Amino acid sequence: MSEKQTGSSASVASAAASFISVKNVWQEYAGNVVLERLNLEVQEGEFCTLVGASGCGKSTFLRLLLGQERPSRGELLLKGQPLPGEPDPSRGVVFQRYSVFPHLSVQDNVALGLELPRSPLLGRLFGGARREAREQAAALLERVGLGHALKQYPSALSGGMQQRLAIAQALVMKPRVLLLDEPFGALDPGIRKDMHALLLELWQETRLTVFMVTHDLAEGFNLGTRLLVFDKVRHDPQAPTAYGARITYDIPLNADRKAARAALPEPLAARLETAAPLITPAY
Ligand SMILES: Nc1ncnc2c1ncn2[C@@H]1O[C@H](COP(=O)(O)OP(=O)(O)OP(=O)(O)O)[C@@H](O)[C@H]1O
Repeated sequence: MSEKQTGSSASVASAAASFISVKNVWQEYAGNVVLERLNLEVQEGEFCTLVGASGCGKSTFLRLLLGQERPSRGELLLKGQPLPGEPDPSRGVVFQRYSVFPHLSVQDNVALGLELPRSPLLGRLFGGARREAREQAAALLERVGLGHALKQYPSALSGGMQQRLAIAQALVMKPRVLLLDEPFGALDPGIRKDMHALLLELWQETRLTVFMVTHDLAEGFNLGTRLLVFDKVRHDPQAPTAYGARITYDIPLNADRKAARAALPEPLAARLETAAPLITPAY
């Protein structure tokens, strides 16, 4: 077999083994090249932290993974298939500034995620189905340390509690990929530490693949199994928008944690339904 053939069959094999493949992805808005030549293979269960200068396109990359936007060039594959063109239950998302439904209780905010897809017109289930959705929501909220706040309304929650609610909302659909955009950026350091513990626990007991944008390099190193650095390598002072950011460093991290997690077979669904809180909330 020629060298070329070997290389090509190796790349086919690696694409087949990857959970998410990013292939020569570019994103540009009216001549403003934001991302260029992104190539990435991610295995299921990896925890990728994304860092880079402000405005270099990290959130744009998350939107591409979410399916909110299509790349200008290149493709994103989920298990070898083109990523669904719109957000769907395979991907959950948590933003820094979280928008909950203020008129719904904590429990209903999470139950809604189960009710909407099954009753898109009314957004409500009835009878046993509704009870079941609310029970599942309560179990998950218990799990993220909000079991005591089911009946509260979002305006009564602290920032950390709101992010717990955001995480529960993202997880209720049992997504396979969790996208986090600066989720703890607005929280005090002590609360951030609690949230790190919660996130690592949830990740360790699930098969979730995580992509998390952070401005805090220490957070990126601490949480991830892989740190992706976005940066522009080409600059033209005459044409500042001509070139976009690439992934300039791809650093493996926390190999022991990754191995420990891989050894845990139990999936998220089974654990969440036990409703056993693993951490004590700091409120
Ligand atoms: N829909 C859009 N239309 C036009 N330009 C956009 C759009 N979305 C993003 N951009 C531009 O893309 C660039 C990258 O934005 P993005 O928010 O992805 O960066 P970021 O790295 O996440 O920044 P930060 O760290 O400050 O949140 C910015 O210059 C932004 O103005």
